[in-house]
Amino acid sequence: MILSKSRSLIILTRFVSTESAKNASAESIAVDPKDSYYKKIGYGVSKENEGKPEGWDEAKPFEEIPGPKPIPILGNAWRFFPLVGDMHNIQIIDLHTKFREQYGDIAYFSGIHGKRPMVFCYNPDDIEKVLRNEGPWPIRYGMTAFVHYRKNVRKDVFQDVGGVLTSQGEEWFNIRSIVNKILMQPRTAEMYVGSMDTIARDLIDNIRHFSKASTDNLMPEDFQNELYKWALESIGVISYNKRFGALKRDLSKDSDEQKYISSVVEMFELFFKLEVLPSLWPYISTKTWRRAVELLDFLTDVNQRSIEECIRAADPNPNIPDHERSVLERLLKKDRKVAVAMTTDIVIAGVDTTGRTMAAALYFLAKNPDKQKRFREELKKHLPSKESAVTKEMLKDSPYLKAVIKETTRLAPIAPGNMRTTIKDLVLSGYRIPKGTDVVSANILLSHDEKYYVKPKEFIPERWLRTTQENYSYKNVHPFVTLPFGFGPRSCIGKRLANLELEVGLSKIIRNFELSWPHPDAKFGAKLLYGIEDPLRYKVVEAAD
Ligand code: HEM
Repeated sequence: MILSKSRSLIILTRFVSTESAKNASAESIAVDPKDSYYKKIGYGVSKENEGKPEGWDEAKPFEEIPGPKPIPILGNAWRFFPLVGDMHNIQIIDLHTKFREQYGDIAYFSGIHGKRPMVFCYNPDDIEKVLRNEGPWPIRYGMTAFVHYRKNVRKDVFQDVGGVLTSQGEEWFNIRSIVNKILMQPRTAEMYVGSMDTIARDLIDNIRHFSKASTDNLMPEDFQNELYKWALESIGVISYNKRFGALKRDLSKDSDEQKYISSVVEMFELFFKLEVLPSLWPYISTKTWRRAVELLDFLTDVNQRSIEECIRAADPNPNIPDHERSVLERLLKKDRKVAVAMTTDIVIAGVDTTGRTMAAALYFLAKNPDKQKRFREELKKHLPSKESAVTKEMLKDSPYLKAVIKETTRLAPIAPGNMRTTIKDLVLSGYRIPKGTDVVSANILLSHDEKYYVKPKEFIPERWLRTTQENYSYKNVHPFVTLPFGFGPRSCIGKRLANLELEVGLSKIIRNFELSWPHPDAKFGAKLLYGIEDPLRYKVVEAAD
């Protein structure tokens, strides 16, 4: 069924595609995943009942999974059209809420031209089953526009090597094995504590400046941008051993640093349009696609320059231990192509994500003065003065700090859910799911559901403390409900670094300042990444010494 649909798609693609070069080679991406991809992972080749999972025979057929019915020609794309569509301008979370209410624990969504059909999953047992059966090379299909850019548009730079974000199968595994050894070691994160502390001090200076400059001690309208600058500065040091200087107060709008941040943020928004919403980019060069290429070109060029600078500045002394070198230098020793693709991935993935999570953590603390006070009390034990430096020993002994971050990522995970392509047949919620199916989980919905958490909408870091015994304890919750960094061998490779940045940054801010939120509740939402959508006008005053 899927294969025959794909053939008609190939014909349609060839017929429609008239653009060339940067644009029309999008054709390959529209065709390849549907056809050779399914063959490669063996879709449709398994023999009847061979290795079938338990309950397969009794399970209902895949075709019976409920979901919105596509209409001829327009499929389900019309639902996103203005005036007629019931999902026009819909946010991802509202879409999932609607589906869950309408169809239950599982729903099937198909009929968007150029996009593969998906099964949406709202049951933690099903999520667990998918993730535990993902194999050693988990497939997280997507970011096809990014893949296409790397493989076709800028082949000159990436030379057919993607980073872990966009590659699959053995290629992904080979890169990830190299990068894991560098990014996932606790020692790697620890060696950056000092530089993260220095960068957080610059952020503190800026917050103090903004607070003094405002009669109400309010942060400026674009304070989110300040947090992005902090995130870029942090990830720049880790990746390239380089201070971008993004936190300089006189940073111009036209500076490479500011343009870099704006490009990353805009790029995620465009990817939502290209990847999630119906889009013609695989067939013709759309305005959104052209803009994405422009942004990606800029990001690629800045990264290229940073890489060259880092190589020139690297100390050739062979006696310098590995753990004192930047991630790029260490990667370069293993494989130059991987180094180029991966540092680009890291810097792109490291700005919006950590910046938004920091914004949410500060918001929840501002809204919950009792939690903020408890947190500050823990901090004062380790940081006797506002200037005291954060140390790795302190971080190991700060359970409330860790709990604040966990609770923040439960309530405001930047990724509302996760995705895997199944590599074997499974039974989910009583339906047969053939291997090769894209299954999307919506963990954010489950994380906000009182079926799983007591007072789910409230910010209660105590849930994550080992000492919390009663109903609130995380120990009572299904472990696949909340997965802010994903799961398994394909989980977030920046998890340790992101946590380190947040731990150091939050410690410094809350040790120095008292935050409050003198406004109505902030609005949260997601295009591709979830977070606060209102201006971050925290009120910030000096904390007592
Ligand atoms: C609070 C901040 C962050 C959150 C919540 C987050 C979350 C995630 C999630 C949910 C995934 C998908 C995992 C899966 O499929 O199981 C992911 C993947 C990834 N993240 Fe993060 N991330 C964060 C920060 C970062 C940072 C700072 C970096 C850069 C070092 C980074 C780099 C990546 C990369 C490269 C992948 C793809 C991994 C792969 O496919 O092998 N992330 N992240």
